[in-house]
Amino acid sequence: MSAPSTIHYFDYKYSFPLESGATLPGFRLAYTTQGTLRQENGQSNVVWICHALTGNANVSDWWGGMVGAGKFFDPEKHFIVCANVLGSCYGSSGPLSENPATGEPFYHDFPVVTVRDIVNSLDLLRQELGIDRIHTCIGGSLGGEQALEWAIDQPDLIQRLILIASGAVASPWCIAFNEAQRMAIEADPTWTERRADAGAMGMKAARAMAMISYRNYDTYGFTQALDNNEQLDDYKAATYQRYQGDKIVDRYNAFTYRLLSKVMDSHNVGRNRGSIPQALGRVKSRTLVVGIRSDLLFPPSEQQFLARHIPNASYQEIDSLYGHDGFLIEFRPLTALIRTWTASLDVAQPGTVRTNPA
Ligand SMILES: CC(=O)SCCNC(=O)CCNC(=O)[C@H](O)C(C)(C)COP(=O)(O)OP(=O)(O)OC[C@H]1O[C@@H](n2cnc3c(N)ncnc32)[C@H](O)[C@@H]1OP(=O)(O)O
Ligand SMILES: N[C@@H](CCO)C(=O)O
Repeated sequence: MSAPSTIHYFDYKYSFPLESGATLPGFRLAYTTQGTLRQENGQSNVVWICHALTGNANVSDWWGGMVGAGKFFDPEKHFIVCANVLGSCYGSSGPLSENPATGEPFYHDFPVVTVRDIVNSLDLLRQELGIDRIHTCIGGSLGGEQALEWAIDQPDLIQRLILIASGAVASPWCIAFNEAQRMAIEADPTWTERRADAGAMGMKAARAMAMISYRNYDTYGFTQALDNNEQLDDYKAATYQRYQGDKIVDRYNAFTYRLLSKVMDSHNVGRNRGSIPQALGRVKSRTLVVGIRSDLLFPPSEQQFLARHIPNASYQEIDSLYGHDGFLIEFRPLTALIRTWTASLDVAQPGTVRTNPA
C-alpha cells in the first residue's frame, strides 16, 4: 500500500492529440494511490477521485474528511486513485513544463485543453494501472465534470458515479466569472513576460473575484462581519480577499489558473453528441447527483438537470454556509448522503456491485 502522500508519475511518451486539433508531444500525470487493487469477475474496488480547479493528486490533503482510515473511502477497502489534471502545476504537464520544441517552459504556448482531453489522459493512466473497471468515480465542480465526461465516453467503465456541485455545460454565468478573472490576469503588466510568476498580481485579484462566486452573501456576513460601527477602512472582508489572493500566489501560477479556467468554460457534454440530454442519456452508471443549496456558481438547478437526464440518477441536496466550496468542506453531510445512497444500491443489487468487495 502506498503512503497517502507518495506522488507517482505516469509519463506518456507518445504524441497526444487534443480536442482543439493541437497535439502535445506526450505528457506527465502526477497521481497517488491508496490501498490495494482488487478486481474479480468484472468487479473492482477502485475509487477514482477527480479534483477541482486548484486541487492536486494528494486527495488526503484536501478531502481528508472523505478519504483515509475509517473514512467513507478507506484504503483498507478501496483502491483510491487521484491524478493531478493535465495542465495543472502539481506535478502534471502544464504551462510551466518544458516544451521539447524549444527547451523552455511552454508558458503562454501551452495548448488549450478540455475536460475530454483531461479524461483521455486519465484513461491512459487507468490502463497503465491495469484497472478494468471503476467501482466509484466521484468529483466536485471540475472534478464532477471529469467524472461525468468519463461516464459518457465509456458507459461500461464506471459502476457508480457521484457528481457534486457540477453541471453538464458551463453556464454563461460561470464563463463570465472566469472571463473577469482572466481580464484581471491580462491586465497585470507582467503577464506577457515569459517567467513563472508572470501575471501573479493579476491572479491575486482573479482569486479574490473567484472567492465571491465560491462563497456567498451569508458566508461573508457570518465569517467577515464588521468589527464595529466606527471602522472606516481595513474591513475584515477586505483583508480576507487579499489574504486569499496571497494564498493562491504562494501555491499557483497565472498560466495554469488561466488555462484551467478555459477548461471549465469549454465543458459541454453535448459537444458533437447531438444534444446535452442525448449525451447524458448515454450514462449507464448508477449516479448520485448532489447539489449545495447555497451554491451560486453551480446552482442546484444544474444538478437537478443532470439528475433528470441521466437514466439511473438520484438527486440529493445539502445545506452549507460555504456555497460552492461546500463540497470541499461539508464532509459530514456528504458522507451521510453517499453512505445512504450506497446502502440502497447494495441492498437493491446484492452481489452485483459491492462497496467493499474485500
Ligand atoms: C499546497 C496546497 O495548499 S494544496 C491545496 C489544495 N487545494 C485544493 O484542493 C483546492 C481546494 N481548497 C480550497 O479551495 C480551500 O482550501 C477550501 C475551500 C477547502 C478552504 O478554504 P480556506 O481558505 O482554507 O478557508 P477559509 O475561507 O475559511 O479561509 C481561512 C483562511 O483565511 C484566513 N482569514 C480568515 N479571515 C480573514 C481575514 N478577515 N483577513 C485575513 N485572513 C483571514 C484564516 O486565517 C485562514 O488562513 P489559513 O488558510 O492560513 O489558515
Ligand atoms: N475552491 C476550489 C474551486 C471550486 O471548484 C478550488 O480552488 O479548487
